[in-house]
Amino acid sequence: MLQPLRILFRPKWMVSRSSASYVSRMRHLNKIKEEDEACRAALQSGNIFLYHKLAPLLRWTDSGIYQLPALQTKDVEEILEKLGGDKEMVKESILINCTEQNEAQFSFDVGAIDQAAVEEQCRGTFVDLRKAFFLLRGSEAPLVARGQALLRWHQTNGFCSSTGQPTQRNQSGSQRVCHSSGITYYPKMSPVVIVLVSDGKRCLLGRQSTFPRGMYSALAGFCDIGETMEEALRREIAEEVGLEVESIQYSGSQHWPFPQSSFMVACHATVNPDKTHVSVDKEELEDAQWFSLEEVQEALTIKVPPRNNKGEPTVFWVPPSYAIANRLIQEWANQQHLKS
Ligand SMILES: NC(=O)C1=CN([C@@H]2O[C@H](COP(=O)(O)OP(=O)(O)OC[C@H]3O[C@@H](n4cnc5c(N)ncnc54)[C@H](O)[C@@H]3O)[C@@H](O)[C@H]2O)C=CC1
Ligand SMILES: [Mg+2]
Repeated sequence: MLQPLRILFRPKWMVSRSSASYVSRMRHLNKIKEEDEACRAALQSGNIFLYHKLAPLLRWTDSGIYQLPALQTKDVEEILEKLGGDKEMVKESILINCTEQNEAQFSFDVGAIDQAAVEEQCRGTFVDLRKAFFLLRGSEAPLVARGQALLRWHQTNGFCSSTGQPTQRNQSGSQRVCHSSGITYYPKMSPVVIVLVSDGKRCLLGRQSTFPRGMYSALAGFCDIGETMEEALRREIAEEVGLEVESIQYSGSQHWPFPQSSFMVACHATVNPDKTHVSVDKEELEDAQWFSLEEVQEALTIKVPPRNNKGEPTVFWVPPSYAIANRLIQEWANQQHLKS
């Protein structure tokens, strides 16, 4: 039988923010998301994060870390004019969030404007998102991913899939409408379950042939339409490794921008310790193996795996801390530690 879901941890945001300021911020954000006039006003005093062909602009700071530079709207207008663009383009910025001080945050792709010239003007570098996600700290990594996900969605949803007519966005970019069919389109995410299976002593990790050498992760799969999360999880484990899950515990969730927006729901699951024979579906996975606590603890200490002369990692390692798979593995190791 499946166990009822149980929250295993209290995320920081649940305890650290005062509810009054959080409520007012969320209401402010919702207003500028829904009301075009309010959003235009917010853009005038807001912060803009720049992208070039969906690669975010990062800046190396004096304190020796990469940062996501927040530009003022008038600065972006100036840069656009200076580099031969139209300053009105800034109105295409997309709302992504707002700061603790209620300043709206937007993402904007400079498009055809020369990359090197923008980099020089902004004293930064456009970096591929996979790299940027790794280089940024704290809340900047999910923020930059969200900004890119929204820009990508707008770039690929310019036409109605029913009529073929152009769709029009609202000012914040929270939706697009086809005025011919009346269909409203909203940014889309694909729900994915990611699960760390345990037999009580070991945990099961797998790898796809596209993963970097030596890296094993928790098993994951897209939910099918009409499935519950629990059904998707049980099906994926049965399909990919031929095991039947006995219990499930919810752990947390994450927006994952690669290759496109997925909504990752992370869980722990157990199997009967007498039924642990793994039969890998080679279409889906290159390999899946049971790992001991000692092996997992060792892998968790590896920040950058050692590499051979072809640049390939030479040891067993697990996804980095920004991936929710890492948190599942860390949580499992902590629990095993408490048991022993
Ligand atoms: N954040 C994290 O820690 C981790 C994230 N992931 C992510 O989880 C996702 C799913 O994992 P997989 O094992 O690849 O899934 P999967 O086991 O469902 O296999 C992928 C296949 O599912 C099909 N599919 C069904 N719906 C799809 C959709 N909406 N989008 C794309 N393909 C769809 C496609 O045929 C695709 O080849 C991947 O995008 C991966 O990047 C995976 C491991 C760790
Ligand atoms: Mg999978």
